[in-house]
Amino acid sequence: MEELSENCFHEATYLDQEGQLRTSRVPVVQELARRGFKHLPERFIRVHLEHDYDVVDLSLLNNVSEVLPSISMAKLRARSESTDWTRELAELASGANTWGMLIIKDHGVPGHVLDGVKDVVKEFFGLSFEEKKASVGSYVSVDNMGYVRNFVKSEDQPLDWIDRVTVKAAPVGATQGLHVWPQRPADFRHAIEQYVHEARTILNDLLEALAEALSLEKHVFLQNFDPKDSEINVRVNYYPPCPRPDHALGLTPHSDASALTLLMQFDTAGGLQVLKDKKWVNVPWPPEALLVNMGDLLEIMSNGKLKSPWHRVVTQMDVERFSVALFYNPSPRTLIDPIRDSNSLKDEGYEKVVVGDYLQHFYRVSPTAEKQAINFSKRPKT
Ligand SMILES: O=C(O)CCC(=O)C(=O)O
Ligand SMILES: [Fe+2]
Repeated sequence: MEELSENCFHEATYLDQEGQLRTSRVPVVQELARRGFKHLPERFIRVHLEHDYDVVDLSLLNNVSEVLPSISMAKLRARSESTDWTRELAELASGANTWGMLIIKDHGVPGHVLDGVKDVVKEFFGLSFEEKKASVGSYVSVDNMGYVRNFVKSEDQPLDWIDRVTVKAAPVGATQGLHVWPQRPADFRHAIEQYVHEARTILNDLLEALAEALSLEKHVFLQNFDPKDSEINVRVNYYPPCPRPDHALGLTPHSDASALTLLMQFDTAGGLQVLKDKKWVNVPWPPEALLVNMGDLLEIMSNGKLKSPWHRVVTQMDVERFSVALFYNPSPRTLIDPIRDSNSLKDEGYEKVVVGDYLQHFYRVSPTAEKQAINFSKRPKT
């Protein structure tokens, strides 16, 4: 077994509990996996994993009447076929509330666009660590952009078994003059931008449909997304094979801070789990489908009628996995005014919040053991 060379680390800078600026050297997971480490380095070990909630496959449960809802984008868009449309809308409303996560079929993204993303992502992660570092810089916004570490807040925090590269794909011009798009492969930016273009249409259509599904005016959510300054961050996640899937996670449990997240995965289906009724449910993800998550910002906009799911990613021993998460947000300056429903007895008590303030708060407190960042925009209970 080889040692990890001196420079195969990411540097993570953070403020510790006392407000001191600290730097942590975080091993690059892909490099650990490449060297065939048979033991999980200590910083990745989670001792509590086996004491966590049970894990279930929906297919193994015969007493579960609900399944993860599956939406046909084609039927949702073809409003004229009214029975199908009404059925999709009903599925959308209940799914977005009870699961917060929806399978998106018939999404209409051309195969060559999806293949283009897969090709550039694989080519990027096929480069050596030094080549990757040279190909793309990093910069700090509220989230970490570039080819850098996931969030690190202390030396004791268990690390995720993941490598990732994140780019701000919209608004256009946001990254002008910054070295934040990978230069290799040369068509990385083009391939991602083609996908972002398709994704935006899907997400805008969903925002309208979600409003209609809740019997609201169809622009109530979409009106927060100015086409010129709403934001799209694209995070490419690479989960290398892991020597001890029983003691490590690919991604720590979290909800997404975004309004909506569109997910694609390739090569393998397993890994993503969503917490439902105190059980981790393996997400049954059909090969050609995309997935959409409600994010915290949409939960706030909808005053809790749509729920952001608590989810995580597990690792596998001999299998590598890629996913692309596309986070769709209003501009940071947008003031979110949660819907008020005078007929509803169920008011979750969300208050107005500025998007940028929420994101700052989310990243300051994350990671948390449970879903709690969102309380930032809730009225204190009396
Ligand atoms: O890899 C996945 O399927 C999920 C990724 C995810 O939850 C995230 O990037 O926020
Ligand atoms: Fe997520």
